[in-house]
Amino acid sequence: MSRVLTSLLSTLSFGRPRRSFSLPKRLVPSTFPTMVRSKAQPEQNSKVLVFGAGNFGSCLASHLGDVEHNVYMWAREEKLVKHFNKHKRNPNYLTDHEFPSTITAVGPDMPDKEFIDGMDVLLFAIPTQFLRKTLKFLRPSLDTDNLPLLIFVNKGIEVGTNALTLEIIADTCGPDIAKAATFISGPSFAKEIVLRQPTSVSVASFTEEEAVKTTNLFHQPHFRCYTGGDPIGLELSGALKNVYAIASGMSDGLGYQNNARAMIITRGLSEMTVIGTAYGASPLTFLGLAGVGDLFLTCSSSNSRNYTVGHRLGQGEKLDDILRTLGSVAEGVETTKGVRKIIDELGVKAPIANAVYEVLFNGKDTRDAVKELSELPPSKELELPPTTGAPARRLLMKLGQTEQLNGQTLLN
Ligand SMILES: NC(=O)c1ccc[n+]([C@@H]2O[C@H](COP(=O)([O-])OP(=O)(O)OC[C@H]3O[C@@H](n4cnc5c(N)ncnc54)[C@H](O)[C@@H]3O)[C@@H](O)[C@H]2O)c1
Ligand SMILES: O=P(O)(O)OC[C@H](O)CO
Repeated sequence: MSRVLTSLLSTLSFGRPRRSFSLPKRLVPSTFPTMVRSKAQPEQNSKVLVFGAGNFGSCLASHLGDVEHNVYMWAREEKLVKHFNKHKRNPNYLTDHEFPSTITAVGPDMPDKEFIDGMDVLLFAIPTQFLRKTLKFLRPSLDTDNLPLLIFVNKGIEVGTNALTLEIIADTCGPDIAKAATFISGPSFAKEIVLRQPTSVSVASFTEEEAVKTTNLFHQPHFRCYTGGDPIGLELSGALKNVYAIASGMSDGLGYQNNARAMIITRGLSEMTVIGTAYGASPLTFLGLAGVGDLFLTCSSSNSRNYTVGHRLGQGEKLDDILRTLGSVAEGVETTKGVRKIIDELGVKAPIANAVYEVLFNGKDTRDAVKELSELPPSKELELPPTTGAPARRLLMKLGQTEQLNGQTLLN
């Protein structure tokens, strides 16, 4: 799309973004007085380093560069770095978009400690499966007395460990840094955000002050942020919705129509809520932007890579061929492995997620998977399991949050 059309669209919707958008200070609590805090209130002219120059990393770099933060975007590809700095365009992703001049691409070497020390914000927009390696490398450069605001936007579960990002951060950087980390999730296609189309996301952290800082950094009339305190539920929402987006795409690809898609969205929400509750998250989190909001978006749009994987499977393509030609990550594929393990460990019923696993990794025919699902006996529409919360309990122990283990509800 041309630059002229892009700016016309943005004027039609919300005009120029505001340079800073602070929330009232009374929203800033001091929940955990001994916890690590990031160093600054990153409202104006912050130095932001974005890891990942794919669709979402570039899009968020553009969003922040638009309001004149000094944005650095790390890419693994030397060619991309050179091309970006010369033309202010990403040659591989969002190729029609002209980026603000406030963004500089860096890489392919990882930034050194001196560079990291100078940053107010580190924003991680790389797929979940590569996060552990990146954080391990970065850990020696992170100083808890001079900590940048840490923001994570990936939506997945790590293969092998079944870990959420919170746990990956705790393993690699320690519990204090994990508790200060912030997570953004919600219905947010990169290609719409760069057009300044109205978008809303959830922002969660165990340290509310950090979530509020993240909200202040990102919030714009066209990009509304809603703050919450259940990062585990938010992360599970983002990871799980990708699995149901694959199921929805599969159903559409097989030729089933609107009733079937609505069934998958609604039964998917029910499964997500059951899994999340048994895991130890708040069931209410799944009713938010990161849950039903993103589920609805990705289950009903061919702009979703996860939906596209499902759709192509439904039309008879092989998974390997789809992944080889997709050109971008569909987190739901690898995440389905972790989801299957979590479902088994929790002993909950999640037949749609199980069917997606069987099609992706056990060679089950998509039509057979649908037939088996449709032949299941009737059941109650929603039966929430008791909040045993074993996985969340283990994670909270790792974070040293033992004071939260005595309550009936682990997370709020
Ligand atoms: N695209 C969206 O609209 C969107 C929206 C919200 C969240 N997300 C999430 O953001 C994350 C990134 O998605 P994306 O859309 O930018 O994906 P993408 O496929 O467009 O880009 C992936 C990026 O990760 C980098 N990468 C690949 N392998 C790597 C490795 N081994 N180490 C470090 N970096 C590596 C790639 O170079 C690229 O910059 C995913 O978890 C996705 O679910 C995406
Ligand atoms: O393209 P998908 O399926 O990875 O979806 C992108 C985002 O998660 C939408 O919120």
